[in-house]
Amino acid sequence: MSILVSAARKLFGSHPALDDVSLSVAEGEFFVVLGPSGCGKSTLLRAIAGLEPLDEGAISLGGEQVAGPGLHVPPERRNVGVVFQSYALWPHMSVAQNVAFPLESAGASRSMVEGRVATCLETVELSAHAGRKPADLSGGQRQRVALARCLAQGARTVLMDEPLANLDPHLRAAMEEELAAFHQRSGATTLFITHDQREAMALADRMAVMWAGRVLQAGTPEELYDRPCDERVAGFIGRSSRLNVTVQAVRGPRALVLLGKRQVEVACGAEVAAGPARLMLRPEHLAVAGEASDLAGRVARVTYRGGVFEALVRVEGLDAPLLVNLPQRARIGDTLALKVTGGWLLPR
Ligand SMILES: Nc1ncnc2c1ncn2[C@@H]1O[C@H](COP(=O)(O)OP(=O)(O)OP(=O)(O)O)[C@@H](O)[C@H]1O
Repeated sequence: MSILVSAARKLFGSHPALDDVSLSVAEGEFFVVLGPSGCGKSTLLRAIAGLEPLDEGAISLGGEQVAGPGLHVPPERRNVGVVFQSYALWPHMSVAQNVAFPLESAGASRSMVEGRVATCLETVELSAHAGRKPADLSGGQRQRVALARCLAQGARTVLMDEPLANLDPHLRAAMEEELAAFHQRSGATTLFITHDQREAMALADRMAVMWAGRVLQAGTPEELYDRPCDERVAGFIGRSSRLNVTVQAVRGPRALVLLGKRQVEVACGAEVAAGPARLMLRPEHLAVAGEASDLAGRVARVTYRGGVFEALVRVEGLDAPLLVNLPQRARIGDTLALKVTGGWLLPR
């Protein structure tokens, strides 16, 4: 089911956990909400699930309004499955009983429950562990039980609140693959919450960055990475330097800017005008120049990032160091001549 959140507001005391949040998730989409701790991600998910009434605004699921002025459809009538970070499994029940529980509570027949549980455990490849207790499973397997339970409910919308946060990095990567496969098989609209930008980029069809109860920007991972709407989004997604520049001329989607002493051409949005501005340069926007360059600086730090060495280069006259990818390790203090091959002028 599609999800539509319109101008949602939720106050805890005087603190707005949701401050005019609007977003729309298309049927079948994998949508990730990314943001720092405390920005309101869980509150948004709980409001969609029906666990948190809104103060203002509205929510529709599959075109049907479930929250709005004077309206609060309870969670059990929203046909939404929720997977929490803790997985919320019953410790005294077996894997199969955990998966069966919501179906049994809804009054399904025994044969229907058995068939459904078997199919769902097969989907998450846990049939062999149906009789085990959650305590006897790995973190990843517990996660899969929680997914199977969601699937068994027949939820066409699945909400996931940092479900991979407790896993070690290796298992996390494996579970990302599983989640993507689960999403493809089930076709369920998925809203996934995380504070990990790498995870968000890996999983999302589309994503939103939240900050202090607001959505700063929503779009595909490429849109947010290539054309962040402001410095907070640029700083939160991927690696970049942000620098003071002066815009000299704007020609359609490109601008000529003065970076230190050098004039460079970079990409920009429609609202950019001549004058002072902030430029985002990602490591891939810079290269080592073959000849002398008036953009030269000293290497202050080198970090190996698997396949490339990322150097932090301080250039005189620039207000922040530049991040550059190098094929070989450089030495601290080396002088590097650089050229700019791309960049994005941050909208004001
Ligand atoms: N029941 C509550 N009572 C009072 N304040 C709350 C309550 N739930 C959340 N908050 C506050 O609302 C804000 C948003 O909380 P929320 O849990 O939605 O953030 P989050 O982005 O999910 O954070 P995290 O990533 O740390 O889980 C925080 O400042 C939090 O302290």
